[in-house]
Amino acid sequence: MSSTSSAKRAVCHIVAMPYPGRGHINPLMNLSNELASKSDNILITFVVTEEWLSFIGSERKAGKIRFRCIPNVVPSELVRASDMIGFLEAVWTKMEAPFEQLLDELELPPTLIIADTHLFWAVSVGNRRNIPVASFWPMSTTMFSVFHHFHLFQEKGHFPVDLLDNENEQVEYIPGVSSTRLLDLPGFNGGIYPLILTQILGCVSWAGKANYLLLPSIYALESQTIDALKAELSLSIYTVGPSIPYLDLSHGDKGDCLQWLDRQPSNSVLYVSMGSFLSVSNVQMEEITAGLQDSGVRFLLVAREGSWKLKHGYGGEGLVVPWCDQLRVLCHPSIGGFWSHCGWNSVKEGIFAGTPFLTFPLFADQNLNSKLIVEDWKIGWRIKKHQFTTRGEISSLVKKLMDLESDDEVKQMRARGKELQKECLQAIERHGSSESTINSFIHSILQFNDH
Ligand SMILES: O=c1ccn([C@@H]2O[C@H](COP(=O)(O)OP(=O)(O)O[C@H]3O[C@H](CO)[C@@H](O)[C@H](O)[C@H]3O)[C@@H](O)[C@H]2O)c(=O)[nH]1
Repeated sequence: MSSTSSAKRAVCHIVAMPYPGRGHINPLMNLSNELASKSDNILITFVVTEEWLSFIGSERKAGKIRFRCIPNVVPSELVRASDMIGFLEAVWTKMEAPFEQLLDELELPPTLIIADTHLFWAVSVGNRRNIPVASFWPMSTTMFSVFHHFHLFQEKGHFPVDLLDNENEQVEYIPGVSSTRLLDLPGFNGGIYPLILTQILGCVSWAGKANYLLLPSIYALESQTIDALKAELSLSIYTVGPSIPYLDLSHGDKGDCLQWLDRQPSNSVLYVSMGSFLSVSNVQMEEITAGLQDSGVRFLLVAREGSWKLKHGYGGEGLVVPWCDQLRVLCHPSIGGFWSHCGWNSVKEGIFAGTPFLTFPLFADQNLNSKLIVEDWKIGWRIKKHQFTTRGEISSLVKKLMDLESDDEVKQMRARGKELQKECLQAIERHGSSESTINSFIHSILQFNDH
């Protein structure tokens, strides 16, 4: 979209409101950067809590994005994982009022709200104020579709269900979604999801009252699911992904991680990450680090303090760091595999980098993402098959994945990873599926703005 062709239009002022979490803020910021860089007529006010502003305030962003913050009305990010239910309750009940107050105080009235689907109240704020709302769903479209069709589980006698008796039961009736084990669906496999399921289903249903649904996916990855949803929902759906920071790949200093990777042979390092805020138990972490060491494979492990015994900068075959620039790391030629907890952003980043996966899902949508990786796209293996994974299982799978001379199964998996990478790159090229979709979304909101 040319910026000059739209130069005489009124400014479209987007207020972007992410859910307060890394896996949600990152993709909405990445999308905001793309929107702002594509049209001179777009100004974006990106709203976060004071605490999140202190984390991301200095990160690179397009010139036409500015931060505004609301007070810290939700528990701190530093303790979020210890009480997810309390955190979610605060997100659902305490953020709306300060958000409305912020809208009242803006010098330029908003012409569009883009809000994370989990902030269901933002749709009603927009509807009350006559401001169009784009609901931003930060996970896979498959996950959205599962929630959207949740009533089918009840109708088919699959919910509620005792998973012990139905371990291998498959679900084949979600439109556009391939056959899926009940075990891989959130809400079915324990954890906190059953407790918050009703509320999440409510959020998904509120999205239907927005003007737009934005999916940070890539059409080629979930085409049947996306087509099926488009056929059912009346709101405008835009597949705008991957919404990862590929525009930033050449920016910033090379930190310790990248310099260490420069010294490793090509395709030799396994990158291991469990996401941005959850940790595994100490016992499991000990088993993971022992398995990695036993494998003899080079690894780069992201682990926060306390839950692991290796020291920062461990040396030998491994490097342990508390945080890294993940997409740049994944795209480094020394990386040959990705052990991932399967957060949706990590999944897309791994695909963008063309790395094969070892999947280690922890909660929420992650089992379903692992299923997409292993069964649908066939670009990885499940490393976590039961509640606890032993060092022996870890070491042998890691060795097998990282052996470049290994059997045809691994070679084929690597080749499929490269094919998906190509599809992902094509989507973001000029006239690619995502690039064109973002352009039509911009066209639509600018037109709306002019009327
Ligand atoms: O050392 C690190 C580790 C992570 N990241 C980034 O942090 C983000 C993490 O996002 P994601 O991979 O999606 O993981 P979570 O933070 O765990 O994401 C939450 O949000 C996602 C989107 O809703 C869900 O899919 C996940 O299940 C949920 O845990 C990604 O952009 C990573 O690049 C880094 O930059 N450096």
